[in-house]
Amino acid sequence: MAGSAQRIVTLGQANQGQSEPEHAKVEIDAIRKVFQTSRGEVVALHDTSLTIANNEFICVVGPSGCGKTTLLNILAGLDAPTSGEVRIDGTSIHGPSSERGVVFQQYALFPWLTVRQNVEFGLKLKSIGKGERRSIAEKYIESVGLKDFANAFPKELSGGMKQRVAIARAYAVNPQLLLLDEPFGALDAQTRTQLQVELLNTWEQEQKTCFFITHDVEEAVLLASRVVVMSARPGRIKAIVPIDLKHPRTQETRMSKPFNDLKNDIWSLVYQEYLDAKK
Ligand SMILES: Nc1ncnc2c1ncn2[C@@H]1O[C@H](COP(=O)(O)OP(=O)(O)OP(=O)(O)O)[C@@H](O)[C@H]1O
Repeated sequence: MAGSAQRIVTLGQANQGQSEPEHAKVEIDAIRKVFQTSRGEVVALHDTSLTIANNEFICVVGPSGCGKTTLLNILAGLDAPTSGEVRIDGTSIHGPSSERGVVFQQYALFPWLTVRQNVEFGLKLKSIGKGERRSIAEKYIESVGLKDFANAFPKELSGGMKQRVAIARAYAVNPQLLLLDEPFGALDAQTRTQLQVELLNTWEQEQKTCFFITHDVEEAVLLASRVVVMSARPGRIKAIVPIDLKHPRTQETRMSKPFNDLKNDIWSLVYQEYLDAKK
C-alpha cells in the first residue's frame, strides 16, 4: 500500500472529523443498529458517523453483511436506528421522503406502467401538473437514451434499460439525496460500464448528493468523491479515502496510475475485512 498513508483517512482520524466537509448536507451521527432475531441480537451497525457535503458522491464498499444496506435504509427513512440520528440540512429524519430518491439493485419499476408513466410517478405524487410532468419525464428519459421506449412496459426492456428507467425516475423528482444500493450489481460487465459512464455524466452535469453502495472497488473509484470502507460485522467505518481524480472521468482515467493505485489501496482494505469476516 505504498503512499496510501497520505490518502487514506483511517477510522481514528475519521472520528476526529479530519476528513469531514465543512458544510454538511447529511450528518450520520453515532448510528447503531441492532436487529433482534431468533438467534439473538445482531449488531448490524456499531457507532457509525459520517458527514457528507452537498453534491458529494460517496461510494460505500465493504464485505457482505457489514451493514451497508442497513445504513442506506436508515438514510432513506425505511428503517430507524437503535440509537443515534441522521440529519439532513440540520433536521433529524423520521421516515421516507420524496427528497430522498432510492434506486435498488432490482429495478423496482411498476410493471403495469409504461416507461413514461414510471418516470412521471413521483412527479404525480408531488402534485406537479400534467404538462410539466410530461416535459420533465421526457428530459430524463432522453438523458438515459430511452426516447424510443417511452411507451414500452418494463417487461419489454432489458435489465440495463430497466435500471436506466429507475435512474431517470429517481432524478426526475429532483431529490436532495440519491441513495443507490448496488444499482448495477445485476448487470453484465458491458452494460454496467455504460451505465457507470452515464451516471457519472449525469452527476457531472447536474450535481446531486449521492450515496452509492457497491461491491466493485473499480466502480467506487470511478464514481466517488470519497470512498467509505466499512469493516466486517459489526459494521463500522474503517477508512475514508478521498478520490481526487479530476472530472470528467473517462476510460483513460481507468487506465491511469493514480486510479489504479487508489483501486489497489482500497481493495487491500476490503480484502483484509473479507479475511476478518471469514475468521
Ligand atoms: N431485517 C433484518 N433482521 C435481522 N437481521 C438483519 C436484518 N437486516 C439485516 N440484518 C443483518 O444485519 C447485518 C447487515 O446486513 P446488511 O444487509 O446491511 O449488510 P450488507 O453490507 O448490505 O450486505 P451485502 O453486501 O451482502 O448486501 C447482517 O448480518 C444481516 O443478517
